[in-house]
Amino acid sequence: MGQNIIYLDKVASTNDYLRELLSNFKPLAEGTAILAEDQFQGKGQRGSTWVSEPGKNLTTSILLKPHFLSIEQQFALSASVAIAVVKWLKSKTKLPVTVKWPNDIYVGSKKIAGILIENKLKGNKIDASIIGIGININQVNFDTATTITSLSTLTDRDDYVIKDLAVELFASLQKEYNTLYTQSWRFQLDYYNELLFWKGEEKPFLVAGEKKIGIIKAVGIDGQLQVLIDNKLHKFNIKEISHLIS
Ligand SMILES: O=C(O)CCCC[C@@H]1SC[C@@H]2NC(=O)N[C@@H]21
Repeated sequence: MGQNIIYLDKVASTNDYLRELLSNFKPLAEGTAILAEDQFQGKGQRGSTWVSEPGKNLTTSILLKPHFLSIEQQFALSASVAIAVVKWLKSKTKLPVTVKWPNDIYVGSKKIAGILIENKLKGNKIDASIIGIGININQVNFDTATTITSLSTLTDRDDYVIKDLAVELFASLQKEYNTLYTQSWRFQLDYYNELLFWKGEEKPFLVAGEKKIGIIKAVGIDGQLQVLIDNKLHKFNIKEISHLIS
């Protein structure tokens, strides 16, 4: 992964750029990565934006062709990407790194990285997958400093070389992708569950617009979040529940 890296000085969104290459039938090898210096219209999950100071952070999109996965197994890919980012971050900081379901990466109580995966399907299989990853690296000033952090802020360094970090990250992604391909993906699901943010703690959630107190138990093989509310186990899809971090 990352053997073929397309470096861009400035782009609206690396995910969109890669998707356009694909839709123009450009022959691209699996593992091709787009790495942008300045991504000025980054996309986040659920229609949100991903804001990144030019030249400071890692903003990348990687092309995968996980034909061995069906639509029902989309979450397996998402979990293995989250694991790869977590493992790489753990090599940089001793602080606890967790995953806020489905794939926000947190260090302590602050978000450091986000993942946006866009899949192209063929029948019930995944034909192509654009793995968009944004990781805050050298940026230290944020509009919402109470909820966002960066590697620089955590480690008191501001001289990280983004291209070098990207190469390390791609190696981590390759490793987890190989594991996904060769082993039962329950193996990675177990590890993903060990990393779950707020797991086992009584916390507030927003469920259908209503505040509820619940305890996260696990994420199932179907990617649904299992939360104990009023002594009953509920299963949620991404649009049905959100963590209420105030
Ligand atoms: O946390 C999120 O909401 C997901 C953020 C994903 C951001 C990355 S940065 C590189 C890639 N290109 C985009 O437009 N978005 C993803």
